[in-house]
Amino acid sequence: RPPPPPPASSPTDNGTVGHPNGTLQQFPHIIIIGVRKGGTRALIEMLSLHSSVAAAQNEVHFFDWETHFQRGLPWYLSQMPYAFPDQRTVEKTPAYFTSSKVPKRIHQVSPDTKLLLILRDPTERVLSDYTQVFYNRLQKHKHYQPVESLLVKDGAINLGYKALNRSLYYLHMQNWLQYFPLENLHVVDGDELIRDPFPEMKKVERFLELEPQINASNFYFNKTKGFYCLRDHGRERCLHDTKGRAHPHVAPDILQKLYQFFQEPNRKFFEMVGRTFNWKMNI
Ligand SMILES: Nc1ncnc2c1ncn2[C@@H]1O[C@H](COP(=O)(O)OS(=O)(=O)O)[C@@H](OP(=O)(O)O)[C@H]1O
Repeated sequence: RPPPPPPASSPTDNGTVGHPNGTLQQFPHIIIIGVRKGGTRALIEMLSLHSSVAAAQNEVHFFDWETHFQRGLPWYLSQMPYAFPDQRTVEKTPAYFTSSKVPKRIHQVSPDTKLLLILRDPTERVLSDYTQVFYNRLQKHKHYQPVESLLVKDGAINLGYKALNRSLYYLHMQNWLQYFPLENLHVVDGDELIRDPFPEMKKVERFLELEPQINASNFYFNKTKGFYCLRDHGRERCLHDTKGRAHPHVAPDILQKLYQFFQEPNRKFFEMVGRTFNWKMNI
């Protein structure tokens, strides 16, 4: 279905913003809450293959940034795509997962929101996080530290390194489970989404109770990129070059330390969600 035209909007009784062609800007039924570098862009793009999904283009940062939150719900809705009434709106802001004030805020507005969380091997995620900051600093001609000096301090894992904290999934998950039951939240295996996206997307479709529509033929492996790309009504596209960058080399003894460091937090997370993931424990 072609995207609705940019509208001259008018607020309706229930707070949603309507357009004469019958489309609405509505509170998202689905929020991709994270995790940063988990594969959130790939997930929202793949979900957009479904004709019943209308996705916000940009990261909205409404519930985590005070300046945005102070603007209130009408502002949030104004950031949403125009969707037909039978479509579900989705937005993704990867920083929501690790921001402790967000679960309560989303719950207060809409406790039925379906949450999608995409996670990757925590060590891999830290290296991806480092790579992102590395490139951002490089672009701004700023100094960057070698990854190993951030990961380890005085011979031990450096707990002060923020990227490590973001990979302590159980810590953040605790906050969400205070407000949302596990049934409202589906964890997407980000490593599997990279390896073979179709089965992971079928699980997402089922969780969201969407009519089965996403097909194996919607995905093809691009050897040059080294990742799956999307095929949508014959149009082929890969994610941006900033997605799928090479990670820095890390000395094996430091990698081993990292794997060990994450063992206990991972176990706690598995227990919390009642399932396991194939995350590395050893070199
Ligand atoms: N199909 C496909 N194509 C390209 N990249 C893919 C794909 N599926 C998942 N990924 C992985 O997504 C990682 C980026 O995650 P996010 O989009 O969540 O990053 S961000 O937090 O929004 O910056 C990105 O991390 P890096 O590999 O570190 O760049 C990718 O590994």
